[in-house]
Amino acid sequence: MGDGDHVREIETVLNGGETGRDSVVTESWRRCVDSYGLDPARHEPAHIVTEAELRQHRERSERLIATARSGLQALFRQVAGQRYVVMLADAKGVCVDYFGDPRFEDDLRRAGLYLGSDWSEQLAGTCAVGSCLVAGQAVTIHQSDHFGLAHTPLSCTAAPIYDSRGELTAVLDISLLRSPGPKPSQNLAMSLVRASARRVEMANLMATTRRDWVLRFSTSPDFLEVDPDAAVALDGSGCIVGLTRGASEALGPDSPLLGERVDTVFDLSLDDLPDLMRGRPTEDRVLHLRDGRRMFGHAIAPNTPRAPVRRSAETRGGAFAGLSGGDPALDRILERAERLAGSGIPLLIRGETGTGKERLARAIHVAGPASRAFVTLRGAGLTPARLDEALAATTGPATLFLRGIEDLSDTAQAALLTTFDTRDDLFTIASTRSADSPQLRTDLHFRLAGATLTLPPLRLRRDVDWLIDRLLRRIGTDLRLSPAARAELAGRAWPGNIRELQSTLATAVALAEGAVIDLPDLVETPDGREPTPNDDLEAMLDACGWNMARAARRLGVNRSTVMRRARRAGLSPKC
Ligand SMILES: Nc1ncnc2c1ncn2[C@@H]1O[C@H](COP(=O)(O)OP(=O)(O)OP(=O)(O)O)[C@@H](O)[C@H]1O
Repeated sequence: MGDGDHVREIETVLNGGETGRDSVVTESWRRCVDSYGLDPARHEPAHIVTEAELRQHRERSERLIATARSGLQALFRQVAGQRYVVMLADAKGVCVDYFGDPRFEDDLRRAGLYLGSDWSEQLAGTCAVGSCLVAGQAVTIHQSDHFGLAHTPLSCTAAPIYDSRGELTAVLDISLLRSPGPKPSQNLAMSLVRASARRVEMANLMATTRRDWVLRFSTSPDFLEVDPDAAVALDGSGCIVGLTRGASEALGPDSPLLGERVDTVFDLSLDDLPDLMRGRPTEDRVLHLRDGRRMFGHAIAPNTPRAPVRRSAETRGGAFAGLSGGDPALDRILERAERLAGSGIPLLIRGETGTGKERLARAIHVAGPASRAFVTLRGAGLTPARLDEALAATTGPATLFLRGIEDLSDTAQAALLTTFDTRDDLFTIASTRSADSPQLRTDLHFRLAGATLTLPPLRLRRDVDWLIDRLLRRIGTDLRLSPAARAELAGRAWPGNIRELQSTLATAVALAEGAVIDLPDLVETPDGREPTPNDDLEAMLDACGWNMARAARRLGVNRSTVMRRARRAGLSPKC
């Protein structure tokens, strides 16, 4: 169809004419003109949000992205051979996760089939993501179904993802840059995308209602346990507290099921649920609906309540023991790390050299699911061959610790992306010394940085004394530090952080002549540290308990300079 024909057809529809298009398409065309004032003849390029905006969109969808990831990956594996791209868009229409063939990346980016593209109908006109968000149902927007001429080569199929409260929260889309002519060529795409959205909703319901009963059900006993049609979550009094879209469609398209008691829909009570658990043949687990229908049920008991995260440094045990001596900023980071450890969300650990990034990565690994291998790879010098070799050595699930991702070459970045597309059993933890976002390809950056943990430098920590004692114990010495030596260590700037403190102590132990380590045993390390920026000053003063002399030593300036800077910045101790 030529450009002129496309525009003329839209005019015909707007004038009330019938052209054989699906109603979901023609209604969207009308909205494009009447509500959004769009012009079909204008070649609008793809709308891509800025990197900062994309980060915000992804942060808001962090949990969903993590839950949906393996479903997206499985879908991509099914369709990658036919050159489909898989996208997850948030409720605003912005693509927050993406799987595509890196070989066609430039074309995909230009077409907007990429991370950060904004497919809301108001901006992009009739398109699968935008129209799915408005219609609340699965749609295929094939070639000239698109409103804007720029998008008419594409064929896109999208299905909505509803959260457990029944709100439309995201859209799963698979798209082709170029496709065969007839629209029915996309029927298979439609069933794949619908099935994947259903599985993502199911995984999301399971993840958000761990302390409730979940009753999954299907019209047939086949695949009931592995791929049920729908599910509801039930609280301790038998009320429905969560559901998948399939459940509202099957049980009460016209009634709000949330808050209803389960016995208003099914002929059963909470006491009957144990009979529907795994162990009985699926064909015997019949559910009778109040309206006379029959289905097959699979009940999943609540998980025991999660153990509360231990907050105090004294009581933190397990994998995270020994990482903090009560530094409040570090404790907050460790609490987050404990929560994220089993989530499967890719983690980025940021911090200056020697702040303990690898140590934290190992703790997170140990706190995660058992029987995963731990594979460390350095970003510097990583080659595709080295990556393959390291991963070939692991047969099952593994934690991949990528150390220093700021040093990854372009080829290593491409190889990692390919690996992530083919292996969904890798949990990644990456580390970087760079204070800003490391300069990586955007798609890789988002694959690696699902959540970021930033370790404080030693000069800003308030538990330096604790760390000194811990390191001395690890060196295995009975020597003690003189008060002067301790004060000197507590006051240094430590550009090499814990690693430098460790080696200073080891040298001091070797040099000490008596039972006490004193000032002459503490060798000076060259201070290659950048001057501390002013905004660090308050944190530094807090870390030094507002002892001006100590802060001055850590900053490498004299005491009066610290006092002057603090006065100029209006800083005073918090009581
Ligand atoms: N809590 C701790 N207790 C004792 N030793 C520690 C602690 N944290 C880190 N270390 C030691 O400090 C050194 C540096 O730690 P690590 O290698 O984890 O730092 P890093 O931030 O990954 O460093 P880099 O960025 O230079 O690779 C190691 O020898 C480690 O054993």
